[in-house]
Amino acid sequence: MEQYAVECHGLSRRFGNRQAVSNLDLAVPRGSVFGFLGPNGAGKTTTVRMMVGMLAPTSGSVAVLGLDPISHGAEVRSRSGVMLDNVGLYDRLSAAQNLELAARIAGIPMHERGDRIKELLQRVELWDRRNDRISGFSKGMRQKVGLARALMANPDLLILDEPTAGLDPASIVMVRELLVSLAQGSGRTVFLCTHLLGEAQRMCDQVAIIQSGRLVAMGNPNSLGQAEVPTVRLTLSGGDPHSLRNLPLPEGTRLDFLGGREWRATMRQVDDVEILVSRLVEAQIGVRAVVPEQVSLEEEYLRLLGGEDHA
Ligand SMILES: Nc1ncnc2c1ncn2[C@@H]1O[C@H](COP(=O)(O)OP(=O)(O)OP(=O)(O)O)[C@@H](O)[C@H]1O
Repeated sequence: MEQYAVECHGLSRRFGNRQAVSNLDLAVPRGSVFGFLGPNGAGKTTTVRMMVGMLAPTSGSVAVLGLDPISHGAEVRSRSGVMLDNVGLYDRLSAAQNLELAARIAGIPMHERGDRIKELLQRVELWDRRNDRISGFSKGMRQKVGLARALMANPDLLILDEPTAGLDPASIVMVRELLVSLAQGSGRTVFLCTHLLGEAQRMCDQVAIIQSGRLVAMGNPNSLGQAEVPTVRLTLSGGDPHSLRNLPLPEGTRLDFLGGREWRATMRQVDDVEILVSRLVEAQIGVRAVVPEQVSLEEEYLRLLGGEDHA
């Protein structure tokens, strides 16, 4: 069995003069929750469309569950559950009828369909609305039915575009827990595009950030860039802590005053921490504590993208 659920090598797609995806290398481990992040127009949907065989690459390759999605489109689609931004449900049918249709397409035997539909609608907390038409559903409720439909065939890979868009906070928690539990221990992979960086940090094992079609970073969301951008929280004692700003600090050091005697220093490289501390000592500013700080995914994302996009 292949190690990666999705593997892209030099994947590129051009529309006229516009390079939507450029030389993208991605490796999405099986059994992981993988977040695909990037500002509007970064190339996320174009990549997903190539993953599901809706669009051919201009150059490079993509393998999904070890298969080429263009030449093995039917198999890729039968083993993947997909929910794109336009959820694509039939408005005039009820939630249960939409799922009945999906069950039929997925080849689920007739005698198993009722139980499967019930299980899925209960999971997304819409069982009591099963007979209502989708036309009367809110955006969040549609998202939930779309998610239930994507899960219908018990897919090896779930590809979801903004699965929590439009959901209320309690439903976001429900969907997050559902997705994490789906991946845990099952070998099933969840690939999700999202703008919600806090959500990505909570639920993803790995994230990739793209900008203008290019991969900017890939790794664990809790440690992405951590080694490259040391951030420390300083607790100072004695001297005038505000004279810190007048010291000859290593180039590129950013200081944020946090109140009291607390400062946050963000530096370009790990060695700069030592230089910072020795400058403080030379200036006779007491240093009570230097504690490495975790950089949030949002901070790292904004640093990498130069503050271009705010989630
Ligand atoms: N069918 C198309 N024809 C022409 N240009 C396209 C087409 N599809 C996408 N593009 C362009 O490719 C670029 C990437 O678009 P894409 O939809 O992949 O971005 P995205 O990361 O999914 O954005 P968003 O977060 O806003 O959904 C954009 O500049 C877009 O205008």
